[in-house]
Amino acid sequence: MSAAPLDLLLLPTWLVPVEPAGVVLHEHGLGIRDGRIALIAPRTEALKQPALEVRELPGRLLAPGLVNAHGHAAMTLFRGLADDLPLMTWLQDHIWPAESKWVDEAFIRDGTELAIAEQLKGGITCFSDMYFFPAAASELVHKSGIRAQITVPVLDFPIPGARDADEALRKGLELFDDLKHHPRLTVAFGPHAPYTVSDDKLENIRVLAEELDAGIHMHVQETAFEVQQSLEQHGVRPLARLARLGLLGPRFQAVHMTQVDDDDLAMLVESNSSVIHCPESNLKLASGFCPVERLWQAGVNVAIGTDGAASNNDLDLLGETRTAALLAKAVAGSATALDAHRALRMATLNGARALGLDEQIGSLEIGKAADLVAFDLSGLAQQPVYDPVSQLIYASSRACVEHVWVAGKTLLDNGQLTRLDEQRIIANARAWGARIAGRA
Ligand SMILES: CSC[C@H]1O[C@@H](n2cnc3c(O)ncnc32)[C@H](O)[C@@H]1O
Ligand SMILES: [Zn+2]
Repeated sequence: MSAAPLDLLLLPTWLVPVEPAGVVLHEHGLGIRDGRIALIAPRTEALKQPALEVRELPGRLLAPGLVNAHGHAAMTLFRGLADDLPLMTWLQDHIWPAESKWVDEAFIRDGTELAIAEQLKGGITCFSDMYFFPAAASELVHKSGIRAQITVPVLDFPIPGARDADEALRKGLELFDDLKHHPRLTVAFGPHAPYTVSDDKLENIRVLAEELDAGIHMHVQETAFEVQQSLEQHGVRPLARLARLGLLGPRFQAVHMTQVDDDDLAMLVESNSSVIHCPESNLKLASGFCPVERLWQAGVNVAIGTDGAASNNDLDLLGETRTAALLAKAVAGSATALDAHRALRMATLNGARALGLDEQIGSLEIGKAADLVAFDLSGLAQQPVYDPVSQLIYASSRACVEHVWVAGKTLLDNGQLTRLDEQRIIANARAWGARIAGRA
């Protein structure tokens, strides 16, 4: 019995599978059936397969969709609200007061939709969200067709949507239950940071995460001040405290890690934890520099995230990856640090691995979900093309993102969102901006 026809056959000039590492396939086709990658073959072979639709992509590079491994989606509505400030002033004097005044379910819906639209237009097919009202954010993920890890926010103090940590966890457990069979949504725990979550709550989270085999996503060692404060209050560095509480492990996602000493490195390696690097947020808040090359060479899985739009100020993962590649060289004092191919791997497969999704997404392999992005490398400023991955990382912007598919569904077609109304999203964001700025 012959196989059913492909739903879609894509014929790009370059196909970058990411796994195996460093490979660029010229003039190959990728076939999709039932939302999964069903075929990767030289163009002439691929064209022999019956397909319901064939799409020529000349001058385009087809790659796995980008994975934004850390962000606060609805903070798009606070973009530019408090710039040019150090982390704790930014957070305590500006962002937390604004959040307690403005963040409700409607804010989360409009801000998350704006974030999803911006991310899809930038080639992101999967993002991690650490923000309030996670059930409302999940609804937008469901509706838009994108893929996401939604985290359950936990802090020692009241937050929008939960009077205390117990209520946040109770609602979070309901979300785990509601979404346990969802094809594109996973839920993880999101304790904010070692300085805002006490030991008893972290212990609770460890037990629940073990029971549910769930990820734990947390800001860790974002600044030298945080490390100093932990030494004074707990007698150990934050990561050592988390290790003592049993939180580290393959499902632990340590966001930022600008401070890494030899003991921290050994703990990350031994526990097989992931680090999520957010270079532009770290630069803008002057938080410090994550030693990406040192972590990578030691065998730590390093992924990349934009952080929220209030500290970046965009959700542009391609731009973030370029910043990471350049910064890694300066930090390591070596021009060979984080080369373009490894930078792309960090933005795809490593992100998938950090979120526990590397069996499903992150590379172009038969059987994986068809989460893909086609970049247009035919522009003037990208010529000539010697190495398309180098051109993508060092000479392209997110404006070259042309098409995006998630689980085989077209979510961006010729730069146009297929399921979201861009003009309505812009109008909603403007209305929030006017309200927050006191003009409405
Ligand atoms: C439940 S976590 C959401 C919480 O985190 C705040 N936040 C955003 N960016 C950062 C950052 O870089 N470090 C620490 N905290 C951050 C956000 O405003 C929410 O209050
Ligand atoms: Zn963050």
